[in-house]
Amino acid sequence: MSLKVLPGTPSCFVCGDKKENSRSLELNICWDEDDEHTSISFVPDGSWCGYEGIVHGGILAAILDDAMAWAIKALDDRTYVTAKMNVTFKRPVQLHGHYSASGFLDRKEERRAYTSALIQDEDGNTCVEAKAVFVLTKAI
Ligand SMILES: CCCCCCCCCCCC(=O)SCCNC(=O)CCNC(=O)[C@H](O)C(C)(C)COP(=O)(O)OP(=O)(O)OC[C@H]1O[C@@H](n2cnc3c(N)ncnc32)[C@H](O)[C@@H]1OP(=O)(O)O
Repeated sequence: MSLKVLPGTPSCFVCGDKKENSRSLELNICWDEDDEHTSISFVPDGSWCGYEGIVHGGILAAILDDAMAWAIKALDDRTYVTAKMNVTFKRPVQLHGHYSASGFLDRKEERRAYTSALIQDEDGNTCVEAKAVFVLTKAI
């Protein structure tokens, strides 16, 4: 497995840095060059939770959104935005656990990019799954 760290976007809530965005989760987005998917490792702290000890689903959706956006970006340098995302929460993601998110570009059709993503715990159990449609912007 050959992993390279992607540059991130300094202002991003997920992959930015706290100098540009004080609320950023500051996660590194890695790209697996062999299997062509993103990989984001994380250990949630208490500020990520909704119910005590359980990570907020909106935070998990944001991580999956980035995992998929960067999977597109790694293969196509143009700008795509999330148009539709479907998220399935299968197991709770726990405070202080060790997790990994992976994002995949499944296919492209005209301006649309179809993607998928998942979050797994350190035993390989799938906790969250997502599917999304991104659309190539006319201009940003
Ligand atoms: C620096 C590096 C950082 C790179 C990494 C960045 C990391 C950050 C990741 C964050 C990603 C986000 O959260 S982005 C932020 C959240 N998303 C947004 O704000 C997007 C808001 N929505 C929009 O701006 C717009 O609705 C668009 C652009 C999605 C579509 O508008 P449009 O450009 O007028 O296009 P339109 O003609 O309507 O549609 C074009 C084609 O897409 C299809 N399409 C449109 N919407 C949908 C939809 N919801 N689901 C399915 N398909 C759709 C249409 O059927 C059509 O297909 P056909 O007729 O061509 O077949």
